[in-house]
Amino acid sequence: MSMRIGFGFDSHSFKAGVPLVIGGLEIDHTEGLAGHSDGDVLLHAITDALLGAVSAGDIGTFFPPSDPRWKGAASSLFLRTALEEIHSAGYKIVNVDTVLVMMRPKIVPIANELRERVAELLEIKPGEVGIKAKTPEGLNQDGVAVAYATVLLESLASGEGSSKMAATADIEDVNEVVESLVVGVRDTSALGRKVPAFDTDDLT
Ligand SMILES: C[C@@](CO)(OP(=O)(O)O)[C@H](O)COP(=O)(O)OP(=O)(O)OC[C@H]1O[C@@H](n2ccc(N)nc2=O)[C@H](O)[C@@H]1O
Repeated sequence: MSMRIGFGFDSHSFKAGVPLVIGGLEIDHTEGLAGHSDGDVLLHAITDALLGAVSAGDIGTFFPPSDPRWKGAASSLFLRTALEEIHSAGYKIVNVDTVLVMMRPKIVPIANELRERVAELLEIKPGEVGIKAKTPEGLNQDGVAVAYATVLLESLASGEGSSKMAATADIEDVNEVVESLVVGVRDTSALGRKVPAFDTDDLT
């Protein structure tokens, strides 16, 4: 059995007038997180951890912040894509662990709800998701939310991946594959996965 680990990080500034979305949950709070998408710092970190675990690039190479298609997008879409990448590479999740660093809101009262929602999005059990939080003491970053995530993957049992992929394939998946082939292959990761186009204009 082959195993892989992945690590992800993200940060977003708090901003008045937008909903706070963390781990796919809308949380009652005075401010939300600024971002091109819904600003879901936790799902972004987990997405990067998954992509990193199979050497498939990062969230920005798949969904550039400069691309208007992702304006206001639900981050569950990014997570779904990363999940498909790991399945295509022949892996499944063993467990995910995370740390949120933010002054407010307090995470402990909603940690179980977050765990259940993240597990649902990742198609794993709540007991396979860790949600922890830290106050950013001495970091002078009160207006910022930070998330770190690690994932452990193990290889799928023989046949598990293909049936999973067949079950979830739809016309949009097919269109994406065709589009990526037409646009051309720019890079090939260590696992042979195709990494999407990287435009240096996307650097911010
Ligand atoms: C989720 C999205 C949806 O558009 O936007 P936000 O909601 O966070 O704004 C993006 O995918 C969020 O992409 P994210 O990867 O966090 O953005 P950035 O940190 O700006 O990085 C954009 C791209 O530049 C690359 N990059 C960044 C910094 C750097 N010094 N060198 C780099 O090569 C990153 O690897 C990434 O591929």
